[in-house]
Amino acid sequence: MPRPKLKSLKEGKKTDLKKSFSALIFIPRFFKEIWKTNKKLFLVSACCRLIGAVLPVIILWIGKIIIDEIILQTKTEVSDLNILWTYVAIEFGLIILSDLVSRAISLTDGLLGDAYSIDSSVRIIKKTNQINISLLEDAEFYDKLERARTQTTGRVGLMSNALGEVQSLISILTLVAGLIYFEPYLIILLVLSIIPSFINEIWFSQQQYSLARGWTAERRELDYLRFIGANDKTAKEIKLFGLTDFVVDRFKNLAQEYYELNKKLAVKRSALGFTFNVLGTLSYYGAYVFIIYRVISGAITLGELTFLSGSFNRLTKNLQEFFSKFTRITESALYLKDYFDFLDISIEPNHKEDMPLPTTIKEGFEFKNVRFSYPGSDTEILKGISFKMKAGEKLAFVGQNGAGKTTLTKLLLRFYEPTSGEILLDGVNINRFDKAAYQEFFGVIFQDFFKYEFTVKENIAIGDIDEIENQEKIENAAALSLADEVVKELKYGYNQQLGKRFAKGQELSGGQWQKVALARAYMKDAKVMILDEPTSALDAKAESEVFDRFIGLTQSKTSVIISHRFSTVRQADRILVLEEGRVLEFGTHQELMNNKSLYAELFTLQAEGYQ
Ligand SMILES: Nc1ncnc2c1ncn2[C@@H]1O[C@H](COP(=O)(O)OP(=O)(O)OP(=O)(O)O)[C@@H](O)[C@H]1O
Repeated sequence: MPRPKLKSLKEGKKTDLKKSFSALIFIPRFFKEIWKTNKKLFLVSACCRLIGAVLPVIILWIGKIIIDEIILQTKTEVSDLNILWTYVAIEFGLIILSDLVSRAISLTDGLLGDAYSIDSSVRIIKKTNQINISLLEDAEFYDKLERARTQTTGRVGLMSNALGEVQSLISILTLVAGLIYFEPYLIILLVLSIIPSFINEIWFSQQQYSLARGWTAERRELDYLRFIGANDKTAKEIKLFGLTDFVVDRFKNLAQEYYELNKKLAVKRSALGFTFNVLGTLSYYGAYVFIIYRVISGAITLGELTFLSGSFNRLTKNLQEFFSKFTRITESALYLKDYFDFLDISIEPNHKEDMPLPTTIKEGFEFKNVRFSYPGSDTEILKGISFKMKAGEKLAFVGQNGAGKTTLTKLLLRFYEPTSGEILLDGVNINRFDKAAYQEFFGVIFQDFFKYEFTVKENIAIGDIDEIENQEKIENAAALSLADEVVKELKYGYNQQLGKRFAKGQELSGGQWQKVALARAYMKDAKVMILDEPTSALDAKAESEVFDRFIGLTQSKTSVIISHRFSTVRQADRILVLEEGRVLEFGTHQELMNNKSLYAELFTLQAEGYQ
């Protein structure tokens, strides 16, 4: 369905003002996290900011004293310049200190920011790992994860802005105290000069955020188009199918719409910003005229004039900065909400009870009338599946694309729970075991296994990462999956970097990758092995060799193999034929051949193809 065009910002999703302010409640928790990241650095930063906050008013004050002293000296006949030079030396010292403090602030901000960025990324990775697979496949949740992950730099900026805001506030308070002390009326002019630009800032950043947020989906599409338009994985197809113009047009049309809306907003913001700044300058000169008048009438000294005009000027700038930073903070705080929402996702306890797992499987697994629909979907994928998988038995799942074979293994692995029915291990519902311990039972290679752009050694060790230094074990696993033949061809052997992303990386063919991935399954002495189309990319010779080894190695092991190749499937002890989420046939190869149903038909069809 084509996306309806957004004609104006008003039609986009808006985030109301209240929502942005309410996001500020996350700031204290945010600071707690930063505090925990590095207490010492945080304290140093806070002290520096405190000094940095009071220095401006002190420097202005010293300036006032110096001018008053100069005037005094010009009026007295016997001049004593010692005091004057002392004040100048103090001012010099303060200016140096001010520079030192501001450098210390950027240094601590940088270091603290880096440390916090590492900590929060680790938190996100760990949390993602605790979350149920079913949730990870949910689009709304995935958005949240994306925002939490990609906003790391935003959070570092927020930290610096929020700390700076506290510093500005203290600075403003000290300057205001100075103004009130000498000329309280100036405060009225100050407020008048600042209110318009404050409203301007708040309103526009609100609009900016609404635009960015309302366009999340489109921006994701833009990223995707940018990705498929310019990367090594799609380049072949894009060139061959002549897709460049198609991708470029699609990108340009979408980007142009966003650009226009953004432009409108930016132009308006600049124009109004300029007008409000003129108002600010006007009120500054109003204050200036007022102070000059007060000096001429003898109410205040020339030194006080410099102090007051300096303070007023600084205050308007500080206040403008304070408000614009404030809006930036409310904006980033909304992203902070996404981050904390993600961290706060409640993790269902990974086990319902703490039944001890059997040390050896005695009877085996039993599926009892298992029905299943994926979360958020009404389509029933498994429609009452019942079968037994005996201990030590090798089962093959067969069926057409989409029949539900992989889904069945996902339930067995407890990535999802059946909608109804149950799965038993030695007569006990698998939900009653500790989930992590239960999953340790399995050695699995998925159809869509991940090609980690690590070294070969690391890619294999992923099957049992604690054994990453056990070269012998890694080489054994490689020999069993025929990955050793792949390694022999590689320049750096087991230390060869795989993939093209990093320097000296070597890309592998589909079948070579499969052999490497298959070695992962041999890394641990799993009680149950699940191989989901492990040999689909292998040539016929390699496939039969791999499978022979698998059979040999898993003599006494309960295992499931999913394959579309009947030469592989026929070697299983029993074969479960699935059709549209139902068990169509179940038995040995011979029994199914005698059945003369779907299995026999498909087997014969494939066998004829090989003749
Ligand atoms: N995460 C998911 N959310 C919703 N539906 C899904 C999900 N994963 C798979 N499905 C649907 O479940 C059905 C069964 O998929 P499954 O992967 O189990 O099939 P399969 O028999 O392994 O197929 P193949 O031989 O193509 O690998 C398909 O219709 C698929 O569209």
